[in-house]
Amino acid sequence: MTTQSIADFLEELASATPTPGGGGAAALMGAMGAGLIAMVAHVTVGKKGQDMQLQEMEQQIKEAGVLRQEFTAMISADAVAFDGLMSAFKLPKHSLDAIDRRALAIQQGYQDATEVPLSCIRACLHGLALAHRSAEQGHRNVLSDSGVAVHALLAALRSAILNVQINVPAIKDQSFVDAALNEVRAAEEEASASAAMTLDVVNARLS
Ligand SMILES: Nc1nc(=O)c2c([nH]1)NC[C@@H]1CN(c3ccc(C(=O)N[C@@H](CCC(=O)O)C(=O)O)cc3)C=[N+]21
Repeated sequence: MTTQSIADFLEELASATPTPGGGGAAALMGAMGAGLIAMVAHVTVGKKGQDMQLQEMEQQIKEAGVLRQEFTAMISADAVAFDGLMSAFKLPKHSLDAIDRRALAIQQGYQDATEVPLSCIRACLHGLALAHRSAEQGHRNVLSDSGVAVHALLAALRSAILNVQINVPAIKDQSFVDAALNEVRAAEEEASASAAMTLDVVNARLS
């Protein structure tokens, strides 16, 4: 999955098979955001002089690298989780015992298919904080790329939120649902404020 070419991934995304789906697409958007932040830092380090803070740029490269790896792993993890849910639905219903086992597997499947987008949301919040540092301290030539990273990470976060929202109505563990929805609400608030602030920085430095 994660060693595929972009063209092959998009072909599979477009096909009628359930994975990769919107969950994997969200993770890929996040990976692009993280990749762009690292690119901005690499370019900035490559420019001589000014008051560029080498340590900060090296730190951004490191954090963005870890994030990109996490997002990339989520592309596969989301496919595994959603395929697991699809398989649970196909379990037999030939006895009361089998029906119980199937119901349990479906519940586990929905929880797994919710945990991956929740991880994606957390990684996006970290990515958005990093994008703010990137927009403030990155080289002006690549300022737009810090902005593109913001858009990619916000799209990834909101996409992951949609995946949580479509899955939770099927989950019977109310404390799990409440925790997930509370986290989603807080994340949307933090992300929209953070993105707006960073896009203001981008616009201010552009003009
Ligand atoms: N973590 C997570 N990742 C997702 O990608 C994700 C998700 N949660 N939650 C729900 C949505 C919706 N989604 C579907 C994609 C294709 C079919 C699909 O192709 N279904 C076929 C056949 C499925 C089969 O049986 O193989 C059908 O219904 O006819 C269904 C549903 C992915 N989502």
